[in-house]
Amino acid sequence: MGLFFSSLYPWTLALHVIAVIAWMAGLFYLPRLFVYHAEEVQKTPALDPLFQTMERRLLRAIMNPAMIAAWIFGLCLVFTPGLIDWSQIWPWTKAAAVLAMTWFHQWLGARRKDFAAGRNTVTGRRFRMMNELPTLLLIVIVVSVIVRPF
Ligand code: HEM
Repeated sequence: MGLFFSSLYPWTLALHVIAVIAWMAGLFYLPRLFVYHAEEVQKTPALDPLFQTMERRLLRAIMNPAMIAAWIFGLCLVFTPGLIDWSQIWPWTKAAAVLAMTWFHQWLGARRKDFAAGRNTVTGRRFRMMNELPTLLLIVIVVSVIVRPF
């Protein structure tokens, strides 16, 4: 099994990075859409269905498949022999940040359902603040996995 994952390593890593880029693009864009959805629809209610369609398609067509692919290829890398030394700290900081990123994805999914049901209570300002979270997590993940300072 280990030999199998080792032989696939360059492809697994490439597919992991591609999936992560697509996932991150959605994690940055969807909260931005929510900011405008929360603020602009109060002034122009006719925009509501357009925002709902954009949010649903972004989540279903791009973000959900990209997150699943990032997890599948990331776990293949975890099972590739010799890549991770669990006695170091960086795999744990990366794992914690990835779990937080996955929680953020689920949080956005729940907010999309709220918008679709017409019961959103989160303000544009709060969405702007939440928009910083994926940036912070991205920095923790990339520094953990590439600089490996710990
Ligand atoms: C979804 C769950 C994830 C798992 C299980 C996972 C696991 C892994 C593993 C085991 C590696 C190989 C490390 C090595 O080359 O020694 C890796 C590489 C990498 N991961 Fe992830 N990862 C996940 C999500 C992410 C996310 C969300 C990001 C970025 C935001 C990310 C960015 C990277 C990068 C940039 C590399 C390449 C590092 C290099 O080759 O130098 N990963 N990942």
